[in-house]
Amino acid sequence: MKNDQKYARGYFMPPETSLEWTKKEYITEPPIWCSVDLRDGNQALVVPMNLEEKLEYFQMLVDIGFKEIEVGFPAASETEFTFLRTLIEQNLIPDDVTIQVLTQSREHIIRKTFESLKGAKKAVVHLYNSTSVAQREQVFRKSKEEIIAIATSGAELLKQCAEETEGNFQFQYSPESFTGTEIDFALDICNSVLDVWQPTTDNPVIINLPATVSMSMPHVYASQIEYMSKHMNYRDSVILSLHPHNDRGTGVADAELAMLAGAQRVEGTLFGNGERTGNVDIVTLALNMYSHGVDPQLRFDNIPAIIAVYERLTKMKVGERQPYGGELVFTAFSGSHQDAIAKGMKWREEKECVHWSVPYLPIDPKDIGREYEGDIIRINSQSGKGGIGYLLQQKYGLDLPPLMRENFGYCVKNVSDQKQQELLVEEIYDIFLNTYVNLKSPVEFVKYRYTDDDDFKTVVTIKSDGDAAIDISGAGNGRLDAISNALQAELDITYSDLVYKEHALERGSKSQAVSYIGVTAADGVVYWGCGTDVDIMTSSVKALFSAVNNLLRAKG
Ligand SMILES: CC(=O)SCCNC(=O)CCNC(=O)[C@H](O)C(C)(C)COP(=O)(O)OP(=O)(O)OC[C@H]1O[C@@H](n2cnc3c(N)ncnc32)[C@H](O)[C@@H]1OP(=O)(O)O
Ligand SMILES: CC(C)C(=O)C(=O)O
Ligand SMILES: [Mg+2]
Repeated sequence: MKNDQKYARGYFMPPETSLEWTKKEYITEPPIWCSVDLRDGNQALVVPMNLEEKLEYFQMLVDIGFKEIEVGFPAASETEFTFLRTLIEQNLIPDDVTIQVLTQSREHIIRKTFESLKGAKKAVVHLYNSTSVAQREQVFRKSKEEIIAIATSGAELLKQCAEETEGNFQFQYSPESFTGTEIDFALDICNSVLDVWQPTTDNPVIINLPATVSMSMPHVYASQIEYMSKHMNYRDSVILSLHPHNDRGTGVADAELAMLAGAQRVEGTLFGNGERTGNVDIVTLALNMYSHGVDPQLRFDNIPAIIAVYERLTKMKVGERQPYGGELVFTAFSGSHQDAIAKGMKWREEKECVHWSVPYLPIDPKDIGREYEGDIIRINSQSGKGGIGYLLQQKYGLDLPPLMRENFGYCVKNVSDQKQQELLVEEIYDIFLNTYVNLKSPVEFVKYRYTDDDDFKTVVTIKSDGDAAIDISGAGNGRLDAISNALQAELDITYSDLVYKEHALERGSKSQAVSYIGVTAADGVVYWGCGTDVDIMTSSVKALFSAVNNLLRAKG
């Protein structure tokens, strides 16, 4: 794809950048968060939210902990206007939450905006006009001076309307399309607006520098923010805000670097809904901080519930790979990852770790309302013994000997491979039961008794497929050995190296004992069986019969 004629970089690197901020390692405190879901997110929906939907979404944002919420563009539509009136008239805005409204720098739109704000205790009024080269030339066809005049005339009118309207208003200005604007022109226009508003430290102005369309790598945007922060007039009385979009897939990186470079506030949306590729995703930003031990001061402790409301109201989908929220982002299918996670979880339990360091899981899924079971380890043909064993242990309390885990791992993997589908833990359990547990064919254990306890002489009643029950007897150096010897003699088989393990069931019926037995056939292959019974010895005998049955089946 030859493109050097068609495309060129459209952003403006500032004349100076210290890159000092690159030495900061992480973000040590959260910015002022402003949700723009109900405005930028809403304006990007196929069908914008209706009044009831906006009210419910607003409540969710409040519950998450947003203290600044851009509730809409009141001059845009009747719904937007009525929504704002409803919030105000029904007193639905908590005292510690400030609503924000967006307006173009056009007289009738500004007046309508203030009309919608009547009775609001406080609000941010957000004025914008576009400043990039492309917008000035193609859309507005105006000189730089004329573009500044659009901004300052709007700023004047905001001041006047605020004086005429009862309420406590804070002003915000955005040079829309900032990233395609010559940096010194962006500075000029912001300073001109600030000259009109005359901010003070008690009454600061928000200057919001949007990556309306993201055009550069993140360090360039951050350098632009650093430059603006250093050279802006009234800096102590300005809250420097970011509004990244995600056109290059770097919205989060843009915001993080720009915060390091001096920004104090971030506008974004849940799961990054917004125009085109979306606004920056606040969930990711906040939980990235959380994963560094910093409290983001937003509550995402029940992400599944938030997703359910989000998807219902926006009719958008949270993708499976969406950071933190996606259905599969804590899931390992692959064997080595599962093995490491299972071992990490065990380590954590054994060492009673406070610090989270489980491999492959950047945060504890439980912290955001995700379950371990069914979420983290899921089984398909890429899976291995570690994960499969972990699931059996977690859900059914079965702690298989390591070699049996391996045997079962291949067994499960083959089933998944043949079916070409994922296996649920219940299906895995069924495979386990059918493959190993209390097998009765070709030879069934009926009962046993000792004829001589000292010599471990035993009589066992067995029943072969289609035959009547018979008694067989044997002796050995232990009870199980005696039974095993009787069986080998009767069935004319030999095996050695009995691997044996038993435990009480950790889940479900705790009165059950579980035994696992592996027998090594003459050709070196190990055959496994499992027995369950209220009596521990009987569970061992059943395990032995199961292992022997597997050997007999394999030998035809
Ligand atoms: C990057 C962003 O997300 S910005 C926010 C964008 N959001 C929205 O636009 C959603 C809500 N918007 C609307 O409902 C409508 O656009 C309205 C009600 C605001 C305005 O509607 P209309 O006046 O009918 O149409 P429209 O938006 O096309 O107006 C374009 C005119 O406004 C001018 N204009 C656009 N933005 C601005 C601005 N911020 N300040 C001043 N003038 C502007 C254009 O240059 C154009 O001028 P022209 O009439 O001289 O050609
Ligand atoms: C209105 C402005 C801030 C905006 O949404 C953008 O530039 O993306
Ligand atoms: Mg935007």
